[in-house]
Amino acid sequence: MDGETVSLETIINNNLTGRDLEEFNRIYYGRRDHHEVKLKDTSIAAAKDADFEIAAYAFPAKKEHTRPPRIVKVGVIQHSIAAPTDRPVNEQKNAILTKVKKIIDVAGQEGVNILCFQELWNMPFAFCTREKQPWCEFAESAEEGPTTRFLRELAVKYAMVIVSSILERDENHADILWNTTVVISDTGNVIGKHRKNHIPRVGDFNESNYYMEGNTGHPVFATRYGKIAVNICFGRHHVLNWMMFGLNGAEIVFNPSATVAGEAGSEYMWNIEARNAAITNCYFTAAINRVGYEEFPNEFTSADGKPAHKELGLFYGSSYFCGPDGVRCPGLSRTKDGLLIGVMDLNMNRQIRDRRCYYMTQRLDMYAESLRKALDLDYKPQVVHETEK
Ligand SMILES: NC(=O)NCCC(=O)O
Repeated sequence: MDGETVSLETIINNNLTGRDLEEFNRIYYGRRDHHEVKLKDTSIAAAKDADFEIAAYAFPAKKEHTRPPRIVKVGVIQHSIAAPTDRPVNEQKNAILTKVKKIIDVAGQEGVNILCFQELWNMPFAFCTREKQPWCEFAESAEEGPTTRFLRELAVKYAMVIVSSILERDENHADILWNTTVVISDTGNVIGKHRKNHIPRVGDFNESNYYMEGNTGHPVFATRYGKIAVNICFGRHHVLNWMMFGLNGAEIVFNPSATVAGEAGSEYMWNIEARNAAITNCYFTAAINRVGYEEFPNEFTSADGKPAHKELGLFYGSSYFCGPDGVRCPGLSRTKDGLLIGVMDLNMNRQIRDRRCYYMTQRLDMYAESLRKALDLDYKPQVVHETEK
């Protein structure tokens, strides 16, 4: 990936200094400095050794009289695939698990409480090809599959909740596939799973050839460290999807994604959507995207008259956290594997709700009524025309 822009932050830091940089940070990120958290020397050394980026930032809340702080260490991992896509399925999957295990170990040693991966982290994002073989063979049981079993052990070892997005094969329902995120408790049990609600039909994102829209609603998982939810990739364009997780009490919403720099993936929206969701719903968000180019054995077309090609484009990483106050941290690189840690005081959610009153001023009754009307077959949009005098 020589020649690719490393990150927005690199551009800023290479070009701004002193007061200009502080002012940029204040206006763009929401605070003058990034509240960097010191990492262990061993973590920095391990990251260098395994060639991944590591960074940590704090999101403190105000001290309260009646509640102690609720500090949670949240980690997200972004990464590229680890073997060529023409290798046998299990070889590709194991190569990813082996590579990512080194990052999970560092997260564990840093005391991360909740760890989330990118969308379908244990496989290439092969849905652009529209081929069923061998890609459907990456699917596994959410509860008992090899990836979940691998993670259950690590969850117990590090007392860590793990949020793992996989291609699910539902053996109890005629073997059908789903885009599913599994939430594994620090006890090693599967707390539950959520299936992707919004399936893209844009550019090379041909996922609708493989699985349907999810049937699990908007679950919030009550973990030992806080209430969490998962808005899977394309769901980040759907504000009501974000809203429902908030109404169900989520304190942190993860957005595991696989998205590229071109028109279909819309990199310029990336920095806005999970951030806006954090602001309007007064919860923490974590946006996680894969990195690298993934070349497939056979050419495919995008049905746009352009030449057939073998890759989707650059998965641009840039994973980041945003707090309910709208303050975000710098993103990870666009091109490199990475571990991002956020030290979050979950008390901030209620503090921001009290201050900004977005929930109190919400007009759910009005919207429910309007939505009900909009669904009627004989719906007339509420458009007011000028009348002739
Ligand atoms: N994986 C996925 O849903 N990608 C869709 C493209 C995007 O909107 O980011």
